[in-house]
Amino acid sequence: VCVCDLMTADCVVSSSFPLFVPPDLYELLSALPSQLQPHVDSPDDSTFIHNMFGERSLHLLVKIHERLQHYEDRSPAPVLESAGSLATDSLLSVHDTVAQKSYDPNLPPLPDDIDDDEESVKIIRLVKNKEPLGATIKCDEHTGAILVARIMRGGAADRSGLIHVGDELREVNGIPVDDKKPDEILRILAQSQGAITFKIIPGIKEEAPSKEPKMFVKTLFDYEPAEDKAIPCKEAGLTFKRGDILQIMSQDDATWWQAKHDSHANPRAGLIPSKQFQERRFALRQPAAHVFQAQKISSRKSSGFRRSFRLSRRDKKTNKSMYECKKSEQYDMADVPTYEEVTPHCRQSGAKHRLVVLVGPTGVGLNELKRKLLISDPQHFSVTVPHTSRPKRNQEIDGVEYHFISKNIFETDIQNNKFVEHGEYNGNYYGTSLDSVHSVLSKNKVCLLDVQPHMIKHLRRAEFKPYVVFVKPPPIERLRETRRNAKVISDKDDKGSAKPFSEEDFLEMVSTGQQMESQYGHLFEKVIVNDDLTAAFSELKVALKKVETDTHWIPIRWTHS
Ligand SMILES: Nc1ncnc2c1ncn2[C@@H]1O[C@H](COP(=O)(O)OP(=O)(O)OP(=O)(O)O)[C@@H](O)[C@H]1O
Repeated sequence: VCVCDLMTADCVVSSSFPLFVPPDLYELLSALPSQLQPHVDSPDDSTFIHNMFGERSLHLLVKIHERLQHYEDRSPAPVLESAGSLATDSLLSVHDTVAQKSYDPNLPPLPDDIDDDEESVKIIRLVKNKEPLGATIKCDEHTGAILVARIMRGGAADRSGLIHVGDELREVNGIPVDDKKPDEILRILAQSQGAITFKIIPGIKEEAPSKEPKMFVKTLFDYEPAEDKAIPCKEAGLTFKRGDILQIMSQDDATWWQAKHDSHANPRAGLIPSKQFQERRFALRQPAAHVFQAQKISSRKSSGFRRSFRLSRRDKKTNKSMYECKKSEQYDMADVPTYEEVTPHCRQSGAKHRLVVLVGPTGVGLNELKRKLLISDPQHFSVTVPHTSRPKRNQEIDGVEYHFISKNIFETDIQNNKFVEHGEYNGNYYGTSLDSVHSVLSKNKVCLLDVQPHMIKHLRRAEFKPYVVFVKPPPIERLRETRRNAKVISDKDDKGSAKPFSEEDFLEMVSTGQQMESQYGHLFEKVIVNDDLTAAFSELKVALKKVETDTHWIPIRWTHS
């Protein structure tokens, strides 16, 4: 059983004593601040007393004193005199006296027979406030001991440095807990007011001092701990939304990592499922649903993702997909969206631009937005010139409308993976080559590319650092309103004739948009709803400007090349 300790703490004092310390002495030390409290008027004095009895050197002194009692006959030391008077004289004056003495050189050598494994207890005193302690406890299934199960990084317990994973909890406010269940202990804690004293047996291994880990991840799914049956402690869980950036604070536990939101001031970490664990249960829970979704979207390719090739948007006669469906398009375990390690990236001036990838359902307005960008700054934005194996027409110029190549060469290029995307239409090949993308980027222009969403993963590499924008349709009633005068290309050849949008076009646009977002949303860096065209365009322009000037999180693997 692993439960949460919802104890709150703001002031932490502690001391560490061997077990043979007379209980009256350390109880006296613990109790003194509260016993003196009624006689103290000013808050400053109260703080002073708390600090005084929490003073580490005083506690060390008592410990030394008790240890020295083992061999006091052999080598009495000045510290012994002072510490001996500690129980009888005024604690304050003794502490002052002792603190000013330099007794180090007079300490006798430690005896050889001292037992390093000697069990010791720690007395920890906490004063409740609203902040959770940030620790969980569990009952050891073999020994029945109550152990500290987890310390949340950055929480009150972690910051105090006094409680560690594996420490055994013996008493709470003097009540022994070794015969109690974790939830009974929780009840005792809940009923306690003000200062709470724990007696703890430190675990065998002291945790190495944790240096602030610097791993950041982008979350690729939504997570709500309250709905997670597997989490050992819901209250310690961290809620996040797909696309949030988290700092991973601990991966000590293979199943439950500790993380905090990069943008939040709260230093305390929360529990999140580890990458491995999330991948495993995602695969166990949803294989059927996922495959179904992948198929559903790929079957919709027939309704057209052809913009870059300037082909027919829809081939109702054959209802045939124009595009190759590679093995990689199908459901692939490596694609299970969990976390992606990221790092901040800012484009250096003069460096190549990031590739701008636009995705969205047919008719949503990708061409329109691209056209507006090109017109707004033709020196800055550019598009690729597609390849085709169809014969050149009279008015066409090779390298302007298309690069015209033979069927054989096209097929060889396909074999050699030279295309970002390619398809066949009316017996001719059409495609966008990787070289055509490089060609735009090497002119130091921003390359605008629209692709089918399943192609994004092939473009996610260091050389392109793609910035993926999803253009999303607005709700159907807004589509009806805004597209009243719009025309959609509806012919079956590439001459292009236009007709008004039908209700079916709108329905398809909305549902394809939803499917794309649910299946590929983790790959989108920006979502723009194309409701009012002018607003959508300026939102896109601002976002693209920021890509050039601001720092963005990018996958760390893009920086390793
Ligand atoms: N926000 C908008 N408001 C009104 N009309 C729009 C808006 N966005 C696009 N349109 C119009 O909708 C029609 C289809 O747009 P566009 O051709 O850009 O879509 P597309 O996503 O590129 O489609 P395709 O898949 O056919 O290439 C065009 O007439 C365009 O002017």
